[in-house]
Amino acid sequence: MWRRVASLSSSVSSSFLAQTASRLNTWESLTTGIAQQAKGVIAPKEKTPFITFVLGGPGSGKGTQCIKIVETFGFAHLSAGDLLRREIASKSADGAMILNTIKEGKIVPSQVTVKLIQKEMELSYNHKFLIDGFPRTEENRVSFERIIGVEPNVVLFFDCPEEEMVKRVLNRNEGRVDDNLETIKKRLTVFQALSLPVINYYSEKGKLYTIKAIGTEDEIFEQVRPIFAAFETVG
Ligand SMILES: Nc1ncnc2c1ncn2[C@@H]1O[C@H](COP(=O)(O)OP(=O)(O)OP(=O)(O)O)[C@@H](O)[C@H]1O
Ligand SMILES: Nc1ccn([C@H]2C[C@H](O)[C@@H](COP(=O)(O)O)O2)c(=O)n1
Ligand SMILES: [Mg+2]
Repeated sequence: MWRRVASLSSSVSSSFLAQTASRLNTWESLTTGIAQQAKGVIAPKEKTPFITFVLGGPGSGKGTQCIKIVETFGFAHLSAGDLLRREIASKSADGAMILNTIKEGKIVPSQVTVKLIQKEMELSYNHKFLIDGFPRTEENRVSFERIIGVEPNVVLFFDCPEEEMVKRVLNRNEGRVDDNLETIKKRLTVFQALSLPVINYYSEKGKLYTIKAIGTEDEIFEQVRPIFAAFETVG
């Protein structure tokens, strides 16, 4: 795990081991890595996290490209939207509030989202994270820096025309409560007002990589690939 390997002990339950094993990405297999770490045989792997924020409007293709980045470069994919939808499904204390916020196309309070991301990072054996759909606001950004205490190495921005985003979202067909014209319009307004300032912030910091998010999924990935390939070469 990125931070909490040391807390694993031989008394760790098998269901916890199974859950943790399913999170293993690039490092070790279930039978060797987890079991040996649980027994304290292998020292925890301490690596500086490599963090990529993945930004872009609704339907710009963030999730689609994250899958390809994971396959090619071995990142752990943390989608803020997926984590929030999981909270709704689990009927947690914040579930109803999150559902209403998402239906309205608004942004969930940062503390809630950052805590969910933090938990996933701590549970991961990977040190390379793709944080998809986050930060959506300046408040998100500041909250992440305050709670997690790190800044991103890379910020990807999938720049897509609005009419293409609307078309993709309306065709998505995944049963999402926010995939309807009324909510999409609100999400686009929120994106312009609250998310673009974050994108500009990272542009000024020299961390922003803008991808022209039109064309086929493979064509778009060919713009993404060299960004991560360059970091792999550096080490
Ligand atoms: N290059 C592309 N051309 C056409 N359709 C695409 C392309 N990339 C993704 N799609 C489709 O568009 C829809 C939206 O893509 P995706 O879910 O990746 O967007 P997103 O940026 O993650 O959106 P959201 O912010 O709403 O989660 C999906 O149905 C996906 O299959
Ligand atoms: N940082 C975030 C990310 C997402 N949400 C909420 C609001 C979004 O409309 C919704 C869906 O996210 P997506 O799957 O499109 O990335 O989740 C948020 O409040 N804060
Ligand atoms: Mg998505």
